[in-house]
Amino acid sequence: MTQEKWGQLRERLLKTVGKNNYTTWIEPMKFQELEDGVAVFSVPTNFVGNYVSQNFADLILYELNTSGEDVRRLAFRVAANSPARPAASADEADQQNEIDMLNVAPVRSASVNTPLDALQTAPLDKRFTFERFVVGKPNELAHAAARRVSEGGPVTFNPLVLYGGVGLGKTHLMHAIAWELRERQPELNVLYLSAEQFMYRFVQALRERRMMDFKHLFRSVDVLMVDDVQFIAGKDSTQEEFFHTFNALVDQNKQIIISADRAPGEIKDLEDRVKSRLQCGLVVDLHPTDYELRLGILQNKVQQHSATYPDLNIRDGVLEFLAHRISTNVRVLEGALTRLFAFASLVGREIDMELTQDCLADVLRASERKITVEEIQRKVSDYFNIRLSDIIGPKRLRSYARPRQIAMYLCKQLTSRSLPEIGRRFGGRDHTTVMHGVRRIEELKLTDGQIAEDVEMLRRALEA
Ligand SMILES: Nc1ncnc2c1ncn2[C@@H]1O[C@H](COP(=O)(O)OP(=O)(O)OP(=O)(O)O)[C@@H](O)[C@H]1O
Repeated sequence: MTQEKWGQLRERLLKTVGKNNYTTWIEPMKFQELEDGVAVFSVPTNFVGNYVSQNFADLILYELNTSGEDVRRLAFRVAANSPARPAASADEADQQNEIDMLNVAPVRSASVNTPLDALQTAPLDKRFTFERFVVGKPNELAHAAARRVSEGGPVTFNPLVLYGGVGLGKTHLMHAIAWELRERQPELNVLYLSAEQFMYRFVQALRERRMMDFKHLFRSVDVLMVDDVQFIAGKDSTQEEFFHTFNALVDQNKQIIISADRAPGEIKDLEDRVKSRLQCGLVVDLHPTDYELRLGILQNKVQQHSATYPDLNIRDGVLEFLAHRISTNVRVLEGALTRLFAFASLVGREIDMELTQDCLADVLRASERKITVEEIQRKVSDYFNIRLSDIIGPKRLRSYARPRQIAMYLCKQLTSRSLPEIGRRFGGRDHTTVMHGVRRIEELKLTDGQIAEDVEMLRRALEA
């Protein structure tokens, strides 16, 4: 296997395990060699090797094998230059490496036949608790629903579906529910996994003719949580199995919690019967963050950082500035703050406006970009292959009117322009026409999958 191929596989792993797990566990692994079916990786510490082996080895083996490599086992070597293991000389380092590898291979390796129930240990992030989740208007309903489910009382809504854009706290809330349930009712069998892991387990069970084990495992849980369910869209047999698992658990009155990056009705290639099952329970939306929530999150994170950097002072106005300037995605906000603290501690300065602007110049520039009405009109006309003048002009043909309404809708969503202003830029139309257009698209998004997808694609293209 080449380094390049490992690079591609890592990209795939990033999607499966999520950014946090990826940065902590997968990124530090360096591929070294593949020999006799054993893929050898160097890792900075024993701990990383053990953790990866216990939690991600199956997944890595699966990715390697499905990409055409014949790998039966993974082995981990502690890197010679790792600070945790200083070596006096190169020889000694080599020797140490070899010993490490030979000693630990049987423990840290995972065969392709890992028992299916190994899944019970799918890792939960220690930081993703309710205590650390900041509640504001955009997420209060999702938070309240998550809290209710985490009390473990009688199942009142099944499933609970949490949906929303990237980095808005879906995974955080799911982990928080799992932690809380473990605390309150340790006897409950709570299973959290991503939809991709579900698929992988299913494929593995099929391949090894262990479907009975698979069904037994998934039907014996008390609470099932599946993250990023949109992943199974278009994967027919996985959807089918998911559907049966889902029904079996609902019949037994077991709680199911699902997350998705959009409303179930808007997930393309998700079977209608799965969509309708998901819509049977409580579907709640995590809205993009607003200024107050971003500020709250920043204040909360500052408290956490202060434990690591007790001497760092942060000047008034800096957090407000960041909450104004940085995008709705909490992950970006967190990353900015982490960088700020690390930088300030390195240079031994307090965190003031100047340092913030220096240190976060790239992040601030990226979030500076404002989407304009003209840009939206241009993108929409390109997308529907019509002329810009047809979007703005008076023609009422459906083939122009619908794209025009979509463009108006996007202007309302993505710019701060008022309805009369938008109307003016669409050939001097009245604000009631714009309002009608926006409402029409809102309705159609719920009933017409194609329109929902067109709008979503355009939104992504514009925000990219
Ligand atoms: N309300 C909040 N309070 C505190 N931290 C938050 C909040 N919302 C999100 N975060 C943090 O933002 C980061 C991203 O959140 P999370 O991984 O839950 O997002 P997600 O919605 O699952 O996104 P993705 O679809 O990309 O997986 C996490 O570190 C999480 O702790």
